[in-house]
Amino acid sequence: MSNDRTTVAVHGATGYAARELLTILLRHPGAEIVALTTRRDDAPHVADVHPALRGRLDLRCENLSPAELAERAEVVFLCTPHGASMAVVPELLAAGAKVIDLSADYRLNDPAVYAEWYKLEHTDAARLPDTVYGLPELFRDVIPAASLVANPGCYTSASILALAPLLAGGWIEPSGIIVDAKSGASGAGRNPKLGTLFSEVNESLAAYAVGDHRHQPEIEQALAGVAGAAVDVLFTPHLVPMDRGILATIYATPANLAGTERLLDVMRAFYADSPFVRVLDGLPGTKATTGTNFCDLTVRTAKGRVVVLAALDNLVKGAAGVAVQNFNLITGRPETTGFPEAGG
Ligand SMILES: NC(=O)C1=CN([C@@H]2O[C@H](COP(=O)(O)OP(=O)(O)OC[C@H]3O[C@@H](n4cnc5c(N)ncnc54)[C@H](OP(=O)(O)O)[C@@H]3O)[C@@H](O)[C@H]2O)C=CC1
Ligand SMILES: CC(=O)N[C@@H](CCC(=O)OP(=O)(O)O)C(=O)O
Repeated sequence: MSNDRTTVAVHGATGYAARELLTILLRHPGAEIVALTTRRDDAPHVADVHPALRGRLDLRCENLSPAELAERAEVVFLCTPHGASMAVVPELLAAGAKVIDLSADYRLNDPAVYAEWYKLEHTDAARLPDTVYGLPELFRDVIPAASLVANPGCYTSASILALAPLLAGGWIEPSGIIVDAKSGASGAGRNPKLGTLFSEVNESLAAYAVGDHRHQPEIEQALAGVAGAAVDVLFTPHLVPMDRGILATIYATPANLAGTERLLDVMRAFYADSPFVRVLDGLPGTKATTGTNFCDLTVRTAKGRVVVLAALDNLVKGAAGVAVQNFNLITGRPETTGFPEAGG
């Protein structure tokens, strides 16, 4: 990148992930926010869309084409739903922009798997096999060279970070893994829907998409790469009456007789150079990660099983925070830049 500060645009700037991203970028010493988009044609000021940003960012959200975005910004963050991201990526890349996509459009390598789980034909399928999966803790060696980074999903980040050290070292069996995960309602986005109304979520706890959630193949794909073999995961998400936060409780079959202390050592060694993963002696909870880019992990052996626990903020480490880690990597900056909580 040519300047000390990299010009950035946020496409889909009126949603929750974008709000969180803008909050992080505003304190980032190497990012200059130059453009925000919405499909609305009344060009709302960002402070009217995200009141928390009042007085901190003087920009309007505009209905801009990919060509206009690429002309203004060196890096474009896509905070749009799946389907909408692949509609703009080819033009953005052709115009020379680097792209960090927060949606699921480029996470799966196989277009047939994408079509099966997203009920949508991929319109840019040729790019899928080579797109870099933006989980820096696993792929920080290849992310810096990428023009397009596919940011991971929120449940998937928690699940993959929890299981990768144990699968990589052969400490657990790659089949029969159960991920039981809970998320706050902001994980469903800002677009109003019945299931996330206050009176539906408040004082309630419910599972959804049992066995057929779209994050299941994403978790299996990433972990198969780590394990060097097919990985079989049963994933059950739950909606909890919180704004934000994910807790995943994961059950696996041990592949040997290692105890809790040995497995904790394995996890600590695996993440020794990963500033945003904290391996705890105690049990993680969402509150300790709220508003931060940390993923808190621990592991236990109990009744012949290995139990791994992971907590993170779905909007930060699960979305906007990891996007900024990726931004740092593709612009040649230290991964922690813009994250005072990690010394950056
Ligand atoms: N929320 C979370 O915890 C996480 C979200 N993600 C992913 O990040 C992305 C953004 O999520 P989130 O912020 O929660 O979603 P929101 O629903 O809160 O925001 C979506 C944004 O996309 C815009 N948008 C909606 N549909 C289209 C379309 N067809 N074309 C162009 N723009 C569109 C909306 O803008 P407008 O209506 O003003 O045009 C809005 O700015 C999604 O892909 C989501 O799956 C990933 C990990 C975690
Ligand atoms: C609570 C809730 O509804 N969460 C969302 C996951 C959010 C996310 O990471 O979505 P993408 O993979 O689409 O980016 C869901 O279950 O669909």
